[in-house]
Amino acid sequence: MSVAVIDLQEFEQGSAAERARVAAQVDSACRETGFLVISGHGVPEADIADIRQAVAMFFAASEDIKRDVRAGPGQPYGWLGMGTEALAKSRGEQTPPDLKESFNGGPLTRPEGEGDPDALAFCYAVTPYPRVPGFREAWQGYYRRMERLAQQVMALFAVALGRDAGFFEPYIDAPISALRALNYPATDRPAEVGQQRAGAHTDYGSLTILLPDAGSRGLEILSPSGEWVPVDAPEGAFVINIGDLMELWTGGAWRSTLHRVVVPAELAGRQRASLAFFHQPNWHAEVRPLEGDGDAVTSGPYLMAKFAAATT
Ligand SMILES: O=C(O)CCC(=O)C(=O)O
Ligand SMILES: [Fe+2]
Repeated sequence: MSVAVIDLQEFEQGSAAERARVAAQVDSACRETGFLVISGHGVPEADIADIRQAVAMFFAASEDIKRDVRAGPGQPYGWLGMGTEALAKSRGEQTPPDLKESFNGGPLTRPEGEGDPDALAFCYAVTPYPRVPGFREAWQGYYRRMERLAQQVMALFAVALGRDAGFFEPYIDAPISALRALNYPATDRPAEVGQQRAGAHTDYGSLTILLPDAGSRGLEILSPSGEWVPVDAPEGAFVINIGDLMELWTGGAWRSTLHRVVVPAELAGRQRASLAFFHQPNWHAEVRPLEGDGDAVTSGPYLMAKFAAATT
């Protein structure tokens, strides 16, 4: 399925008419599929090459190097090995674990005065960086780029929703986003019944910025007509999807779409690698529908509960 391609540069530098056109494109993509592709994003190719290389070196490293940075029980950052997560469980579905390993990192700074014990123990936990030359620099450089890009896309979302570009700022000025490097190794063993590379789930936060390796296949979304359809990731562009909190903000008008990563026999022998940046509003942000009534969800505790459900 081809999802709408949005040119961020056109939105940021275009005439009023061009801005309005891009915003309308975003609005319809978010209503229909909840997925879009962003070009004109300005993220330098060198930064992308650096993190891809660092992450590939980590996943190819010895068990020792990985175990050094293993995430402790209930902890979100560091290495989560094979068998530790089943994304479908975040929705209450019992499935075998996803066929993947990941390295995960959190915010690079902590807001002064943050005293919430869950926030400190969970999303502001220290990210343990592996003993891989250049890893930390590449990771943090890419994280900063993604944080900035997510802010730009949130401004575009605000305009697409008929608000001022700065509308979301108070909710996302101390974001608790996570960067995850995902490695789905090639295998010659058949998957168990109900087992995927990533089980069907929705993302939890405001938006996700995906960068699958060139040629990686297997990502599927549930189309409005109820069929699973593959999503292609064009070279040089990011795939963006909205998460549960953005759906909530729009009172359900925009869709936090169910998606998964499948591993049919013809793909099993091919590794998939992907970088996923999960933009998440401030720990304390209270998200409720912009119009009408509706209960509020607090960003941090919501994320923590979803993570816990998927990793136990
Ligand atoms: O492998 C990917 O590109 C996406 C995985 C995914 O949807 C997720 O981890 O939330
Ligand atoms: Fe996802």
